[in-house]
Amino acid sequence: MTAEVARLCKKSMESVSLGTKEENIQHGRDYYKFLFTNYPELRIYFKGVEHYTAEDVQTSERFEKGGARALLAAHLLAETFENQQVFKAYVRETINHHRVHKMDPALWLEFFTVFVKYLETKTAVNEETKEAWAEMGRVFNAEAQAHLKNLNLPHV
Ligand code: HEM
Repeated sequence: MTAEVARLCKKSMESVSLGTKEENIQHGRDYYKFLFTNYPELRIYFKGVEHYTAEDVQTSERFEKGGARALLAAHLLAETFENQQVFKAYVRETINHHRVHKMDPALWLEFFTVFVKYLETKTAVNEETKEAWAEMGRVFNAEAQAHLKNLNLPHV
């Protein structure tokens, strides 16, 4: 089960490969362009650039770097899922990094729907693969909410 979820998620991540070529960097920019266009309500968390349009994201160095980091993070989720100890530690680390952004805790689960929709702009994502990402999201979210609770922070 865990291995199958990892396999499907990793396979779908092949459409957004990492690297130094222009096409790799564009995948990262495209993630934030997708987010800012389709989920404008999430822009409030990006301080100083809340008003950015997709065109602004395209030419922004902040989002060029941020996009690469965000995609690397998504790859790491898929790559570590088979080792639950590492995966869950990485979830907690991600929560720690985001603490400063004071995000609505419901977003941790929602992220996985958003991310699959982004992937669908790059490749065909079948139902089985969508379910794999949903399952990863449930494991991520359970660990995230437990960690937020431990930190006495808002959780759902
Ligand atoms: C809807 C859910 C999420 C929101 C609203 C969100 C929001 C943010 C914000 C506001 C930043 C700072 C970027 C900047 O101001 O330029 C950021 C950075 C980052 N996010 Fe997220 N994030 C979400 C989910 C995730 C998830 C699930 C991961 C991991 C898989 C992740 C990984 C990162 C990384 C690696 C960075 C850059 C470095 C860092 O601050 O750790 N994010 N995110």
